[in-house]
Amino acid sequence: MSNTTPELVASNKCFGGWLKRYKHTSKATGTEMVFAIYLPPQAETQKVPVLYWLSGLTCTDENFMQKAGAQRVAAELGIALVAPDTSPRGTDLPGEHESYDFGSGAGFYVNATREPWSAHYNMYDYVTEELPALIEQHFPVTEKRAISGHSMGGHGALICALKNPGRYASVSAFAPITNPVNCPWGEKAFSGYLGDDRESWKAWDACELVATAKEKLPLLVDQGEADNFLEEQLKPEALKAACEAAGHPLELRLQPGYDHSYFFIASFIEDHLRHHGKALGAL
Ligand SMILES: N[C@@H](CCC(=O)N[C@@H](CS)C(=O)NCC(=O)O)C(=O)O
Repeated sequence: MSNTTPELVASNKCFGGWLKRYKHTSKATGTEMVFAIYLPPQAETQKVPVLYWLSGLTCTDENFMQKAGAQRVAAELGIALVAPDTSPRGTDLPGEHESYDFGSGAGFYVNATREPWSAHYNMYDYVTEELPALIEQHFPVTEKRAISGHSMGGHGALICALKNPGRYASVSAFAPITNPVNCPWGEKAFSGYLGDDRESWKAWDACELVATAKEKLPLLVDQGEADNFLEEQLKPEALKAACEAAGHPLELRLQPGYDHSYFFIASFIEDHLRHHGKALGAL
């Protein structure tokens, strides 16, 4: 299947710009994929840089656009926002729809190597290569990119940036799964998508990747201290230790009282947008 021209599914005017949903046929996943793009008002007359947002478990392209409240500041700064889905859809692989943390809604932004997942679960290629190429071909955007995300998507944002020096001007994350090779969500996903060889998992783990990162892109991470998943799944202290050992710049902000929800994201998204805006030269 080849990458097709995106087809408009929905359109809403928002803060002077446009929030649009498109579907297209993806080469990476071999399925139809839906993504959302917010084009700020500046995109009417000039090309704008893009912040990619990777969502967490159970999400589609819609959660971030509906709940984070990012459009007002994106419109002020002149940044486009792009939110892909979190997995291929429309397939029916064994067990694909049985749990919230594996299969549909839980692609983990890796390229699966284990069958039957390897035919479709190539979300890493999709979000780092295919989707940006499609966006840059069909929309009024520059090749300046930033990346952020939440939880599983925070892990995704960190690994996409760490594995691709020069591709992103900046990276940030909310409550990321920092060390998937050492937590139940990551162990389940990686054994399913990548198989039993735990060595091969390390190529998809932010704590492992900072040790060898060629570019020391500063990591901005917000983490709620009242997040139910903090100790078992997210482990910000593991990222802190890995960054300290590697001399990798990390701004880890522990936010008292905040949980794992989009109320937490909405509370700090402005700081992240301004952080990315500065790096993208959008201010
Ligand atoms: N459903 C799971 C948790 C799933 C979850 O918290 N998902 C986060 C990302 S990891 C999310 O963004 N959910 C969708 C939403 O809040 O809109 C549970 O109840 O334990």
